[in-house]
Amino acid sequence: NLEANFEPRFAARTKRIQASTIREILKLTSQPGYISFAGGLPAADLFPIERIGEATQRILREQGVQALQYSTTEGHLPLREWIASRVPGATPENVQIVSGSQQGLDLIGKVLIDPGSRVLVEAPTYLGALSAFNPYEPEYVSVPMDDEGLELEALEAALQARPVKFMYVLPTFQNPSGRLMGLERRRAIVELARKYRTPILEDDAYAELYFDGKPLPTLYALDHALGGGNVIYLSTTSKTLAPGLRVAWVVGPRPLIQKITFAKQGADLHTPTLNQMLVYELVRDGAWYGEQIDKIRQTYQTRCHWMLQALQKYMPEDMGWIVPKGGMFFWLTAPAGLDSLELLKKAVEEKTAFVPGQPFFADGSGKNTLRLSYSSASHEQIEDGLQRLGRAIHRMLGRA
Ligand SMILES: Cc1ncc(COP(=O)(O)O)c(CN[C@@H](CCCC(=O)O)C(=O)O)c1O
Repeated sequence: NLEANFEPRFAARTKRIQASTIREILKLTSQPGYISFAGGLPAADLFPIERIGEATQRILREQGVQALQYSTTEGHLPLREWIASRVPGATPENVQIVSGSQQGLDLIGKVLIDPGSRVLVEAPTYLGALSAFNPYEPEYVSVPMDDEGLELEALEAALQARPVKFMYVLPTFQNPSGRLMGLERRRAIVELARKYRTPILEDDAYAELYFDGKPLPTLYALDHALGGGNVIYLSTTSKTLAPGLRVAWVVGPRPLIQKITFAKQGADLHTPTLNQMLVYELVRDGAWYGEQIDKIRQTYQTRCHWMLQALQKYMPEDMGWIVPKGGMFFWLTAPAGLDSLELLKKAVEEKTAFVPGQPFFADGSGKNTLRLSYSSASHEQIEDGLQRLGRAIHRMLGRA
């Protein structure tokens, strides 16, 4: 048959379309007996299944035809109004609903990136963004972070050197490092971006998942206070409702949002209508939604504490980590020379898994880093899984 006829026909960009490390590991470790810390999977035990069932029934009963028919690409207006009401200075015309923020990343890449465009990213950064941007053939500029986030001197030097198309920044519980950018650093980055007229793409997937204290202003809000127009804001219901619904949004300046809408027309016409109406039914009840998010925060704080205890118990003393103040991940730095890809093989032999750090670095560094997610693991799974990981590391380091 003619299957072999495709490979030679792949478009030039197709060689940059590679598997997502997270997705590949998820497939591997979904077999029984594995304890995986790889995917940033929201706690399934907190999915509001009952409430989703009731709301879906109600929608189908009262607005069935609208829910099942094609709908506008921009997205369900009441949902866009709800989103706009929570973003300073935004109207529904600044809001585009997308099928997961992952699609937002892809559409923004499609609209903004030419082959060779310089895209500035944190080191490490979210590997899903690199996967989304790669087919558009950017040239990445990787900027190091200190405890809080992007280092200002390195950032300014990069912006001064040559024009950057946009910078991709995760200020709140950064994936994968867990970092939380403080208010002063946020202000400084927003001001630098405006000075060099370089738009910021702010990915705020973990905005609501702070353990204590309260949320810091978004880069979008800080930019708005200085006149606005320089930040594209991405957020999602994947971590507060259910990732399988694939409902997220992009908020940004009208000229860009219009182009993203047109690009989405060519991608998937619109995000599933029923899912958008369902998300609106769930979030419009502020009391319930606030309680749902509180439950998630408390659960993740507890699971984070369990993982910290297990790390202290089972990791070699020269293994380092950042204790997150929110979000879903621990970011580990192993002794220099330890290759976390090699370690993953040993870990899988022990029936546990994590995401090796290198795919999170656009510059190919980070061999000795690894990301562990605690969000969907029970106490015993964390205890047992970290013990297995400890065994794998000690075998690798040739220690007893
Ligand atoms: C910073 C950041 N931006 C976008 C996404 C994608 O979220 P959506 O569900 O597409 O809204 C995510 C979700 N990342 C998770 C989930 C990936 C799930 C998977 O590939 O199976 C992870 O890092 O494990 C994210 O962390």
